[in-house]
Amino acid sequence: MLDFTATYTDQYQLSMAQVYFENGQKEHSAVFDYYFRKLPFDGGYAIFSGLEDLLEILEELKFNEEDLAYLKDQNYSEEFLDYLKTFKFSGTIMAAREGDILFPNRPVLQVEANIIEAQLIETILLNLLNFQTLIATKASRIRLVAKNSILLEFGLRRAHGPGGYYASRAAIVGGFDGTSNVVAGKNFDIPVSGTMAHSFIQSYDDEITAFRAFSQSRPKDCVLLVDTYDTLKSGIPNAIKIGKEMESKGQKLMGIRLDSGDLAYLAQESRKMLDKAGLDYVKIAASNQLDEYVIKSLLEQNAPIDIFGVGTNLVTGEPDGALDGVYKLSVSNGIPRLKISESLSKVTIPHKKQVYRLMNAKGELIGADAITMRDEEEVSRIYDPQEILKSLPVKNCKTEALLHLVMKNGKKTQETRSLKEIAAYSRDRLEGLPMEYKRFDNPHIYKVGISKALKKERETLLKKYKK
Ligand SMILES: Nc1ncnc2c1ncn2[C@@H]1O[C@H](COP(=O)(O)OP(=O)(O)OP(=O)(O)O)[C@@H](O)[C@H]1O
Ligand SMILES: O=P(O)(O)OC[C@H]1O[C@H](OP(=O)(O)OP(=O)(O)O)[C@H](O)[C@@H]1O
Ligand SMILES: O=C(O)c1cccnc1
Repeated sequence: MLDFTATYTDQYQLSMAQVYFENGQKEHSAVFDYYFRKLPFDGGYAIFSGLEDLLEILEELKFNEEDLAYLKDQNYSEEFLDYLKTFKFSGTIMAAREGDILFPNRPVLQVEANIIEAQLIETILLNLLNFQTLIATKASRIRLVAKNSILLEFGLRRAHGPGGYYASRAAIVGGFDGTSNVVAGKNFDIPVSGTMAHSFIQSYDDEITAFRAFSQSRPKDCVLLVDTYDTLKSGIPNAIKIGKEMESKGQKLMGIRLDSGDLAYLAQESRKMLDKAGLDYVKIAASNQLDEYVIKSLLEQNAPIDIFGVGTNLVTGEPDGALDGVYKLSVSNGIPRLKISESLSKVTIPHKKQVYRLMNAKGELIGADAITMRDEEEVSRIYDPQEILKSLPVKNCKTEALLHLVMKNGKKTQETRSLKEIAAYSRDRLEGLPMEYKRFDNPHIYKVGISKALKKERETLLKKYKK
């Protein structure tokens, strides 16, 4: 875990908190919803990631002495600073399971806490969940096209600063097999692997000497980078020589890596040469600005690539800079609240809520989630929250509640799930989603509807606030 303290927030959270404090509102309760409005990558789903990190950080979140000294210089009142000395998040959180498939405009998580605590954690919550969810979603798109190929995340050097740390974790949630990022590997128990850089080859007088030195030092995980000078005339012939030398010592060359040129052509030619030399077990790895579209194209060209190393386009969430997740107040001190907007899509949904996934009698997804009041027993029809004339009967559907209690009084209520478990869960959930929601071009739009009771509540509040 990186070292976070409660100043990992925006200044306005502290200003508002001081006002609440001074006005005797520090025990006022609040409910906030976390959700996003637009799916990234013009895709049909998103993958929830970052929850375990958030919960672990919230359990420990406090202002340390340095924070308090700094805030003292920022003109916060003595009384408020005294309060911050013992600040601790003691709220309750209901959330989707990490790794689950998500859709826009439905709560992914709900925070119930006193207004100051709920407000002070907004920024860190959005910061962690928006980023990891974006990257896990990108990773899962890459996994979808890569099928059973090995996927390695290579992005730390091109990531947005230390964000690369969490990008490596999110890549695993989305279906990657490993990372080159050593600290993420150590802290999140992710398999770490890697090959070699061009500089390594360049630093020797010739390619074969570089290959030989590496193979002698790292015989168990030797993947030779073959494109520094000429892939087919030098790199592959030299790799074959090293492969044979290793065989004579009872060792096996693990692989070669292609990092430039026409990857499909070079992989095909390399495969032929390796096979002809009896090195059919040597794997072919490829890298160089890969993304889901390039990998799809390479596999359609029957490129015999076993391992894809993906960096920049994955860890920066290219071409989407961010997930637009927001944190909106839905109940204040017991009173349901609404945020009005010209556009109905931005009008919030009041009340404590639950979200249900809807399935047919066989347990297959029908392509809709229902948002209800938290304690509603049964839903017979759901209504489009934006186009109020659209509705869907769901009376006979099976339901699965999606928001679970994950934190109570500031303490996690469940054992930390390993990254492996989260990734396996995510894979299962995605498998259950029909292909039409997963295709890249014009995916089917998954429906999200509100119950009749919630619709009525929202309309009543809309009328009240419009007055
Ligand atoms: N057969 C292929 N089909 C589709 N895309 C490919 C294929 N081969 C390579 N690519 C992709 O095309 C892009 C090629 O970019 P670019 O021309 O900069 O590559 P390069 O070979 O590294 O160039 P340079 O030799 O200047 O380093 C990369 O994103 C690469 O992954
Ligand atoms: O293209 P990406 O998806 O971001 O994958 C990571 C890239 O980073 C490395 O290149 P770099 O030029 O930084 O170092 P190198 O000299 O070791 O190739 C590697 O060879 C990949 O090309
Ligand atoms: O191990 C590798 O081949 C590697 C690691 C980081 C970036 N590019 C390549």
